[in-house]
Amino acid sequence: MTTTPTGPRPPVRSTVHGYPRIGPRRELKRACESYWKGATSAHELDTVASGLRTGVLAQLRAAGVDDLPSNTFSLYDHVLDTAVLFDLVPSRFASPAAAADRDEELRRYFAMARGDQDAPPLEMTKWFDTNYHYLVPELSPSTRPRLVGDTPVAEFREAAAAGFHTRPVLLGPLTFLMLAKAADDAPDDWDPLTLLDQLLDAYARLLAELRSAGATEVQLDEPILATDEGRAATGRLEHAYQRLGALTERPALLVSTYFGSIGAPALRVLKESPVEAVGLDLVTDDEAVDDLVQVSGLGSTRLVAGIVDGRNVWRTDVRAAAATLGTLLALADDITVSTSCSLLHVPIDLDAETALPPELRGALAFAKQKAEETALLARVLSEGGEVDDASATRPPSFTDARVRARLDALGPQAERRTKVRGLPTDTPLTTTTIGSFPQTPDLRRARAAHRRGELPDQDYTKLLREEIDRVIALQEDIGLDVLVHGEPERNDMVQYFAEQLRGYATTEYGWVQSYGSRCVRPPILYGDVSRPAPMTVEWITYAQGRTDKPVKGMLTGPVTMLAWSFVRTDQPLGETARQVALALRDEVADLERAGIRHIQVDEAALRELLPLRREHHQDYLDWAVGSFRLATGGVAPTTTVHTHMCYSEFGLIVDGIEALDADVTSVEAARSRMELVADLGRRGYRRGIGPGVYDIHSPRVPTVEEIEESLRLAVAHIDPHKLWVNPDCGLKTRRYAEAEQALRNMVEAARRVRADLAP
Ligand SMILES: CN1c2c(nc(N)[nH]c2=O)NC[C@@H]1CNc1ccc(C(=O)N[C@@H](CCC(=O)N[C@@H](CCC(=O)N[C@@H](CCC(=O)O)C(=O)O)C(=O)O)C(=O)O)cc1
Ligand SMILES: N[C@@H](CCS)C(=O)O
Ligand SMILES: [Zn+2]
Repeated sequence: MTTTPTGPRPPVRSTVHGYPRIGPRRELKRACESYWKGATSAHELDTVASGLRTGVLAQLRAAGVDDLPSNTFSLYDHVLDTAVLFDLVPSRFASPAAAADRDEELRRYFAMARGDQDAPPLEMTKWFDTNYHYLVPELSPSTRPRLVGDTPVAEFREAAAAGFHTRPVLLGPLTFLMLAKAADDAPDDWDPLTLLDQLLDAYARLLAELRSAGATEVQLDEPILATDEGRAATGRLEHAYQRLGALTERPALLVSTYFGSIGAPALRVLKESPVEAVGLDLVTDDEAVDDLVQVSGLGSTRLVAGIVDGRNVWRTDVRAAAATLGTLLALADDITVSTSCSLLHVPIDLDAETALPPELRGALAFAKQKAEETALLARVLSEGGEVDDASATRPPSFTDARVRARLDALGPQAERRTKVRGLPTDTPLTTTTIGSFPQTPDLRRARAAHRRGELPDQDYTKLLREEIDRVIALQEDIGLDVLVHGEPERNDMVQYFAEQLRGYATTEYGWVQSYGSRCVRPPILYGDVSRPAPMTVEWITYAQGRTDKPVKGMLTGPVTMLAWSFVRTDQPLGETARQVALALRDEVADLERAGIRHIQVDEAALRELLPLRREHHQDYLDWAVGSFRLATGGVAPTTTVHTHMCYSEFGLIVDGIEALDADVTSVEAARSRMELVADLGRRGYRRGIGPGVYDIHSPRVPTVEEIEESLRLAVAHIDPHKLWVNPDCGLKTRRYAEAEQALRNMVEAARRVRADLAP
């Protein structure tokens, strides 16, 4: 039992930084996809969106949250929304009739997100170290930021009309500019931050408009301050918030930071600036409290204390959290209890999960429950009193002595391949794909029916085999060199494995937005992990039996299994990764025994999980690389190990990638126009590399000529015998018509470039 302090101070209030946008049954996904197909109107889409926004506010109020955020919704992505709000639209999307009507406005908005036949979309990349993706604004010296939209004001008014006084949430100007990139036509050394003053003018106008609409407080999100680059930008930070703080016509300002501590220098700048409140993440690392002590507390600047984990699904230990908050009462005159970041990254409601084991369920909290936790903590802090021991419920302890003993018995040689082939291949520009082929509505429907027990096992298996037949025949017809089975049996590349591993639980409705309308259901890794039976061998060997060409076995690597799951916090991530790696090592051995000669272990999230600060990189890379090598280190020299990563900014981890000992690495490169290939060439990269030659996230089919151009760029930097030709990720989100034509164009482009190579 703990007694928390009370005193003559403002009552402690509660809030959250943001909430999931997709709706409890992924209503946003269905509404967008139906609009894109032309099946519903702009009005219908806007009506669904409006209902979702009001629903969130009602849910937060019902949870007891005091201060409600607005403008946390987006039809696709909030960074894109910010760019559109300030007229930062690249000229290829502008149209003479821009914004003539809502359809035209939406056409342009979604073209920026998804591309259309005339224009490739904005580059998409990871939002900090999360599995959410944002669209990268393109800016140049001729860009003129100006306020042209009114969404934050309109959503504030919409909420007010529904009876909710809200705090509009905006992406902060520093984070926006630091996440943007220089457009292709900008000079090489041009920095988007050059636009800071012009952008601040536009923010000033927006703040004035929000003030006159009745907003009393606005939240400006500056998560960039948790990165090395952001922490180093104290001069710009000071400039920005001195300027915004000095405005006379403005609401109170809350500068919110998350995804890690921001360091004492940045905190001091914020404390000394004229902003009214600062939000700090007290969960991700333990340094925020030290920072507060170093700056001698926040004094009269209100502390928005992010004590409820916004990124994991474990229940808050309310007793411990109340004790931490109790110590913070000495460091700020006024405190609001909050989440460590927006709740965008967790599923909406645990109440929907009736099939989880009760002892696990009791240890979990999703967005709604986390909102309730902030309200509870605020009450405890304000009113004092005792916190029930039950609130400290921990996940069930699930250890497996056999797994631990096997790991202890493995020597260091288990992690080192005796011979890395590194290639070169016999054929220059070997063509392949990343693994998945389109997940057709028929497949998804059949899987849903099978899950409900309405489709017998043998019928489901027959259907999957027919799909594999089709995928193999198609690849042979297209003329690809190294084939895949197409992953038709997988609902998701992480969930599929989690469903078969001990120590993992999966949810029924625990959807989280990944990008746009695409969602994932991160499984929950709560105990020691082991593999009761082979997971993929049946499908891969079936596929290999249908062709004389090599078929790649396809697995998801340990880092990615962790990155895209909610993971236990009672042991270091590296230890958990080794358990997953051991299970995968067994699967790799089974695939080899079954005669599979190419094995791909996807580490799509290796870069994503890289800590935001350099001082933590090496520790991370040590365990991340070690776990990959543990998974793959047992293969014979004749087996080709592939890996795949869905990003292109890998300058910071290129040594780590080499250390994986994979023979071939495929990476995303299309949206960043092969920038990384030149970089690898300069670095003398030794292994096989498959820079994605077209962007699978867009429905747009690339022409032979543009792929050819990319390949010619690539062969100028990389030995063609080490160059693999592939799309930049799996094809699961595409329709067959798009995928087939794109692959035919890719193979033709490779043929043309090969033909021109010196003999
Ligand atoms: C490669 N990427 C991935 C990331 N994270 C992952 N966990 N997985 C990834 O693959 N992060 C980085 C990128 C992000 N990319 C993507 C790409 C594609 C998706 C995606 O397509 N998501 C699907 C949902 C996938 C899924 O789990 N499908 C299940 C359930 C299907 C379903 O909705 N069933 C319906 C009923 C079906 C019917 O009757 O029609 C239902 O349950 O209601 C399955 O196939 O079984 C999406 O639709 O958003 C995500 C991230
Ligand atoms: N093998 C997976 C990797 C996606 S990152 C796929 O092709 O979908
Ligand atoms: Zn990928």
